[in-house]
Amino acid sequence: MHIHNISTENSILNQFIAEIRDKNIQKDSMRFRRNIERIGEILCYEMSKTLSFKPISVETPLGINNTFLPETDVVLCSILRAGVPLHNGLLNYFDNAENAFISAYRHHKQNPETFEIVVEYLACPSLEGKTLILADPMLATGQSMLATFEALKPFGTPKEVHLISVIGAQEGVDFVNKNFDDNTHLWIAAVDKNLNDKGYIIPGLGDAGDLAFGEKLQH
Ligand SMILES: O=P(O)(O)OC[C@H]1O[C@H](OP(=O)(O)OP(=O)(O)O)[C@H](O)[C@@H]1O
Ligand SMILES: O=c1cc[nH]c(=O)[nH]1
Ligand SMILES: [Mg+2]
Repeated sequence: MHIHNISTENSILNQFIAEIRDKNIQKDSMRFRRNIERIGEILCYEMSKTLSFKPISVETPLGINNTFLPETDVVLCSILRAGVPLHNGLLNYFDNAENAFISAYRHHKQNPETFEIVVEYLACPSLEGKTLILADPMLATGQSMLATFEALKPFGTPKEVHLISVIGAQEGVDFVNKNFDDNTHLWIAAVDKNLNDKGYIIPGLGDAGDLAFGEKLQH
């Protein structure tokens, strides 16, 4: 796997990451969602540099400009719920992309420290020969990313696969590195060292879905 940790170089991205982590700024859920969206824009801009491009000509009012545009069809797939604001950021740049949505949630059994990933909802176009971007802001154990990717397999074989995430735990990065093909790319804005015994990233930011959309009842 090709791992691209974008925050190894200082940039304005640091400010957006600091704000989504800050427990006081998090109280403003609109700012939280907007920052996730902005981070999505930065990550997909970086990712776009690896796409294949084809030459095109643009006619201006005064002449011809020769340039290059991406030549692959892009499918954006986000993992509900927390993936929604990240999806909006990706779609702000890949405005002609097709879109897929998939749900994944942690189902806690009797023991609150053990859970399984449940995939229930899936809406997806054909992925055959296309560029698949699978997005989820949190890469904790990496199990949601793998479970959703497995669920997408009946929709065809993508030409290339890019995982996009905002904050990961080193354990989750290692897990996807081990379980995805070598030619898969991971684009991530920050990698934290630890995962606690409930599967939360430390220091991370807390529960991204709850911060974006409010607390949910366990069922
Ligand atoms: O890498 P993993 O260990 O699988 O954990 C990451 C998953 O946990 C979060 O979703 P959550 O289950 O909290 O659902 P939500 O988006 O509805 O809040 C997050 O958005 C990922 O989907
Ligand atoms: O730290 C974590 C782990 C999973 N999901 C989150 O929202 N946060
Ligand atoms: Mg989720």
